[in-house]
Amino acid sequence: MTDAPLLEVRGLRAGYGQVNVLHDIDLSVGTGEVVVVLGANGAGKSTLMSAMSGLIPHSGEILVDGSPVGHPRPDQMLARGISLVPQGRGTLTALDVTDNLRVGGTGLGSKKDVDEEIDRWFGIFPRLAERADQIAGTLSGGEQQMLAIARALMSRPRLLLCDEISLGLAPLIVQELFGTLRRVSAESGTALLLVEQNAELALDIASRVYLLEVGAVASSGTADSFRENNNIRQAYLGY
Ligand SMILES: Nc1ncnc2c1ncn2[C@@H]1O[C@H](COP(=O)(O)OP(=O)(O)OP(=O)(O)O)[C@@H](O)[C@H]1O
Repeated sequence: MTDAPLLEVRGLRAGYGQVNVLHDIDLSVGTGEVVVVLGANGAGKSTLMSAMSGLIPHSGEILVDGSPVGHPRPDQMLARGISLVPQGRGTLTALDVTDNLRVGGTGLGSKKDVDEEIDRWFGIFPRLAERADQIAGTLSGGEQQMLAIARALMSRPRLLLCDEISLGLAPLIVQELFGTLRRVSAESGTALLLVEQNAELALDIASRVYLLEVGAVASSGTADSFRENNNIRQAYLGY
């Protein structure tokens, strides 16, 4: 047993070419914890998710269960139980719903295990079950986001990184998605790290918050302390 956070980054820096976007980020997510990263457009939230999941190079340290993991590839982070729902719905648009889920479950082992896991997600997202044979690219935006989430969860991750899953979706669909994520997290102990513009919903489901400004952590604390902070409330919740 270790008391170390499931995922921790220390002094994380990352960017594109010569341009550094993230400046010495320190952040952690504990086992089963729900944490949100808030920040304005361009603050570096997606860059942070990409760096933590091995999609872009970084300097500084990434630790899983207290052990530095060097510069892992995304599949190596997945093997450690960390799965990403990328911004813009990470579905394989030419494959049908079932095959998308099958790809997500590649590491599970036997076909029986994969089929059982697909059935589990069809139970959680009945709308996907009704569209099991539909090509993913023809699903509605909300359905594609459900599929992207279910696909990322097919690997039974310990931590799900979600990059702005509410983007471009109707409020009712967003509420449904957040409700499902909250339930899945509570029932299976999956930790969540959510990057969100929708601060209201994110603060409802998260216990801790990091606020990113111009590529650096401007503040962090409990969701309650963020709600009680007048400046943050006005800037991010609009009241
Ligand atoms: N592939 C890229 N190449 C070069 N610069 C990039 C690339 N992706 C992002 N950037 C730049 O990095 C900075 C941070 O962008 P990022 O997408 O991480 O912000 P964000 O907080 O996720 O914003 P948003 O909420 O608008 O999605 C921005 O200035 C952006 O222009």
